[in-house]
Amino acid sequence: MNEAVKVDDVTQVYVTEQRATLAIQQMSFAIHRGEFVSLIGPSGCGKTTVLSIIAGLIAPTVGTVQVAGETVRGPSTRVGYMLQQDYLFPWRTIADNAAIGLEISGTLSKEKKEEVLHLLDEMGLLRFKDYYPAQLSGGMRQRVALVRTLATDPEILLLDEPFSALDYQTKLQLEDLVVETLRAKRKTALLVTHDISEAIAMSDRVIVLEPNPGRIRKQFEVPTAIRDPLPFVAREQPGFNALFRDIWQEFGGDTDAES
Ligand SMILES: Nc1ncnc2c1ncn2[C@@H]1O[C@H](COP(=O)(O)OP(=O)(O)OP(=O)(O)O)[C@@H](O)[C@H]1O
Repeated sequence: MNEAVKVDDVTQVYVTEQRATLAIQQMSFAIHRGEFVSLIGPSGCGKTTVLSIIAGLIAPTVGTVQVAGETVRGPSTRVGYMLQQDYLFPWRTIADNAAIGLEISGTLSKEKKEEVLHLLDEMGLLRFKDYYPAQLSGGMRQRVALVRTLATDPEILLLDEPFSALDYQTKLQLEDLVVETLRAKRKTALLVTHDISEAIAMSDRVIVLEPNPGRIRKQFEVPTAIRDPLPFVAREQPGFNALFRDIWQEFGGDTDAES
């Protein structure tokens, strides 16, 4: 079984007292094990909804989602979620924040605590383990959030605009760190972003969604020559700008614009 995620004919309708909103319409796609896929599309096209359904936070109105061959029926430790905001608890130390997923799932053993410290070390954060979140920069806090997500050893990571609140330099550094770490650990990832350049630089495949309701407009395989290096260098590869323009065009962008 080579598919880590299978989204099968999913439709999502949100019903409130005022209106019913068709957020996603008949969406199907699969993500292979170890693949890094990005979802991009205009605001409100259902990107977060797709992630919430895969995470088991909401049940789709129609259709099914499978993670590692099993139908998703609710949240599970198979799926890790990383968001734009780090949501670290201000009263817990960095080490305790990083271990909270393990604590909640009742699996925080001595060995797991050691693994969390090892992960913090890999992210260059070990010497800050006894600090509190307010003492760290935004980029460092997002690295803690990444450790927290990886600590439960999920099979797939859902990344919902995890770099969009960071300054540009920190964002570029974190993109490299995330890709390097996920490749080394052979994780599967689905990234939601508004940034075409980020999507190409980090991914094996980019899925472009249509606005209102969300449907798949087009998928782009990122050529090996672009995706082999880490994201920062990927942006310098021949073919990067051409792919950027192709995707930009799908958004109805002006292809004479500078990329
Ligand atoms: N809980 C909800 N109740 C009602 N409508 C919702 C709810 N969540 C999302 N929607 C609607 O569903 C549609 C898709 O929303 P969603 O947040 O998935 O889009 P998005 O592509 O992630 O947007 P953005 O890029 O702005 O984050 C939007 O029209 C939104 O208003």
